[in-house]
Amino acid sequence: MPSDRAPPKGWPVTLQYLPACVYHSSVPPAIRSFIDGAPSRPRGHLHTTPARTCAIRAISTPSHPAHGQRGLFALGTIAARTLIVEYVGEIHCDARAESDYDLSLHRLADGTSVGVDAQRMGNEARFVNDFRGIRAKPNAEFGERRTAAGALRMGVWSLSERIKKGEEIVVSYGKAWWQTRGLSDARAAAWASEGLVGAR
Ligand SMILES: C[S@@+](CC[C@H](N)C(=O)[O-])C[C@H]1O[C@@H](n2cnc3c(N)ncnc32)[C@H](O)[C@@H]1O
Repeated sequence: MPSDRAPPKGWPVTLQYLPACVYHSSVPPAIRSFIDGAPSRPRGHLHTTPARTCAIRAISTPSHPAHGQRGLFALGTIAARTLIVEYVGEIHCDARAESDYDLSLHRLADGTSVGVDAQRMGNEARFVNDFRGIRAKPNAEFGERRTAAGALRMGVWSLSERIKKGEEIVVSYGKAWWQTRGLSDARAAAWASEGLVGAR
């Protein structure tokens, strides 16, 4: 059953909030079946998401590299190796090179890429920032899993240490993510000096 949860506090009015992933028309039926999981599996929990463990906050600290944007923060202590929030968005098979909110969900043997894009619609997970310039290292990562009902879904997971209440939840987008987006020279130099991104 789709969740009827209202958008969380801090959700921008200009974006569509999704409590669960939706399929874009670019996903063929056979790929939908693969993503949804085998029909023989119980499907009752297909759309359920964990209780809220994190909140969206506007970033008002001038020294924060995403100042003026939003970030994701722990509402309470989050245990190690725990699913913090499912990464909800449009599951698609078309190209989304312009999106900063698109994650690869699966690559099929024939080369077809299935992504989950939260640029136009999604949930709080779309606000997770990259650790660079915020913390010494990530405290979370993106990871896909099959839900209890067999559906393939992306999530934000804590790493080997617990996350304390109030901490910003940050992942690594990967060096390539930043390199393809053209860092400012100042940021590239600062990050290169810390070994975070190779100098361009
Ligand atoms: C997936 S969004 C993260 C949420 C974003 N802060 C927002 O409010 O929509 C990715 C964008 O966040 C910003 N961002 C994330 N991590 C950053 C970092 N470490 N330094 C600078 N900008 C960052 C960049 O503008 C990037 O394109």
